[in-house]
Amino acid sequence: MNAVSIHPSVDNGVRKGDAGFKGGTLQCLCATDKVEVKVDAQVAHSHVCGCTKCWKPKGAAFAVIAVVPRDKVSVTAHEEKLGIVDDTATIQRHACKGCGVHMYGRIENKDHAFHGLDFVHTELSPQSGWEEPRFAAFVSSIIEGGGARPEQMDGVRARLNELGLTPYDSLNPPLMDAISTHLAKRSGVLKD
Ligand SMILES: N[C@@H](CCC(=O)N[C@@H](CSCO)C(=O)NCC(=O)O)C(=O)O
Ligand SMILES: [Zn+2]
Ligand SMILES: [Zn+2]
Repeated sequence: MNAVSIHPSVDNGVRKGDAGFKGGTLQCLCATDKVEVKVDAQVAHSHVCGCTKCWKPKGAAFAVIAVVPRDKVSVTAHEEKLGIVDDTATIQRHACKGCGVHMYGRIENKDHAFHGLDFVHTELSPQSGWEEPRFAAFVSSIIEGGGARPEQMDGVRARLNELGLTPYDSLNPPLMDAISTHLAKRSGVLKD
C-alpha cells in the first residue's frame, strides 16, 4: 500500500512563513492565459484540509488553505475563465474552467461566522513567505474523498502530529468556537 502524501508542500517538513510578508499573487495552472488573483495581505488560519470540496494538487490527500479579508482579494487577469464550482455550497469556490484550480472561495452569506473572509490556496503563488499551515482539518474526510483507506488513518494522523499539524475531524477549536459563538449570538443563547 503506497504511503499517503499529505501535500507536496509539507511532505518533507513544514516551512515557516515570514511574519512581515505582505501578500502576493496567485496563478492558475494553465500553460497560457493564466487566471491571476492579487492578495494584498498575509493570510491567517492556514491549514491542511481533507474535506472533499477543497482543491488539492494531484496525488495529495489534503489541500493547503487559508483565509484573508475579501477586500484584499482581486482578480487581475483572465476573470472570464472563472466559474463557481457549486453555488449551493457555503464557500463559493471560483475555479479556473481551464485547469480546474480554485482561485478563491467566498462566503456570500452575510450571516456566516466567516463572512468577509476569502479562502485561498497559497501554493499557487510564486512568492514565498505566506503563513505556513498550522493544523489539519477534516482529516476523516480523506476516506470520503478517496485519498486514504480506513486502515491508513492511524498512520496519517501520526504523520500529521509529527509535522506539527494537529489533526481534527472538523476545524480546529478556535475556529469551531468562533462558529458556535456566532450561532449562539444569533439564537440569543449568548448575550453581548
Ligand atoms: N465531510 C464534509 C465536510 C466538508 C466541510 O464542512 N468543509 C469545511 C471546511 S473547508 C476549508 O477548511 C467547510 O466549511 N465547508 C463549507 C463549504 O465547503 O462550502 C466533506 O468532506 O465534504
Ligand atoms: Zn487555469
Ligand atoms: Zn476544505
